[in-house]
Amino acid sequence: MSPAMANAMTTSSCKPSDGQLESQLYHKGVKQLCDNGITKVPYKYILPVPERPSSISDGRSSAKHHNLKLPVIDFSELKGLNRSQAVKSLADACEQYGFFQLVNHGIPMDVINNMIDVSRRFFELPFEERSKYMSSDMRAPVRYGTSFNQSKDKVFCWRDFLKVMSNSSSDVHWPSSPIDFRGLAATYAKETKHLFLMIMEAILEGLLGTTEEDKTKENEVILEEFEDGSQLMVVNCYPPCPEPDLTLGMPPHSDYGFLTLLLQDEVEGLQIQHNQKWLTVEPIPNAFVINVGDHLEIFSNGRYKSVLHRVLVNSTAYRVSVASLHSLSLMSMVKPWPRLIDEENPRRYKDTNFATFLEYISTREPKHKDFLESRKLYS
Ligand SMILES: O=C(O)CCC(=O)C(=O)O
Ligand SMILES: [Fe+2]
Repeated sequence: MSPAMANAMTTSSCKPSDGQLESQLYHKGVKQLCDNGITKVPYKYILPVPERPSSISDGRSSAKHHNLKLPVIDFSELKGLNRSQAVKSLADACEQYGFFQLVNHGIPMDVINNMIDVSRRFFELPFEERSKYMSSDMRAPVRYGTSFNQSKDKVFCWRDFLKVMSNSSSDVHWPSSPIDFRGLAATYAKETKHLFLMIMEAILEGLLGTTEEDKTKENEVILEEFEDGSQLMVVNCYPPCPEPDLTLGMPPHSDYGFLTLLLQDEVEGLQIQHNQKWLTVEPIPNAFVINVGDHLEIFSNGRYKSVLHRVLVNSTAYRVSVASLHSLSLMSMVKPWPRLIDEENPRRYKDTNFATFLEYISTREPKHKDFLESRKLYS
């Protein structure tokens, strides 16, 4: 399709006429739209006014330019004499924000830079190469796609993605190009998994304690389960958008796992909802943004809450991020941990597993924290 045609059919003010042709174009993703030279946001991506980035009409005041200094956890302190203080800071960050930045995490800088670099190069591949991995099967071990849930989204969002699922029981299916993707991403995945295990160990220490021997054993049993757990790597690409106030890179959502380790490049865009306000997370070079997911909310019986976040786009810069979502193995049940349930804190959530989650999101348009809400025993 010529750039002129792409533009002609995509004015932001009127509804398109040729639905089928357009739909084919949108399903190829926003990178492809941009390569076609689009200068206006197509109708398909235009959010209703209350859901737009600068809207205040949903009662939550928006603070597009209001940056948030998230708690910063220094990972090296978890290894030293100050461990108990660092564990406490981590527990406070999880309880008060559900999000924190992690510095001095020990993953070599070249592993991180290579992952961002090869991710950018993946999205620069010709569409035919990227589209080899397109699939509507949510269980596909490697999946290329666009928007949030492209088979269900009424309004599309300005994001293309590559998702790679690894489960200890199966081989990981990395894309075969760029030629160095497999090696660089496998190293990155191994390093982030190791980091996740160490953070989770400290989080369990904060939640369940360590002083009595049986509690320590309990933590070890849980950690062993995490070693065989699932890891989903999501590589996100947000091309520059001609009218960034009309759409979002990702709509408000929470992540399904225990923790997400997010690597963002230097371009800001991630916002979290804190005290009813949308606040932009300032990128810190070489840091991870880490957030509590739905499974940790369930496991902690609601002490730690998964947090709504969304992504803004902008008109000038490409943004790439790599999210690594960690949980138990796909068949395991996640449930409120028995020792965190008592008379004062009765069980708040139903048991859940990955299959329930997939079933839920494949039957409706996923929004906000709807899945988690569906697991609550009472509100
Ligand atoms: O790109 C980002 O900053 C956030 C990505 C995200 O929320 C996700 O992949 O779940
Ligand atoms: Fe997310």
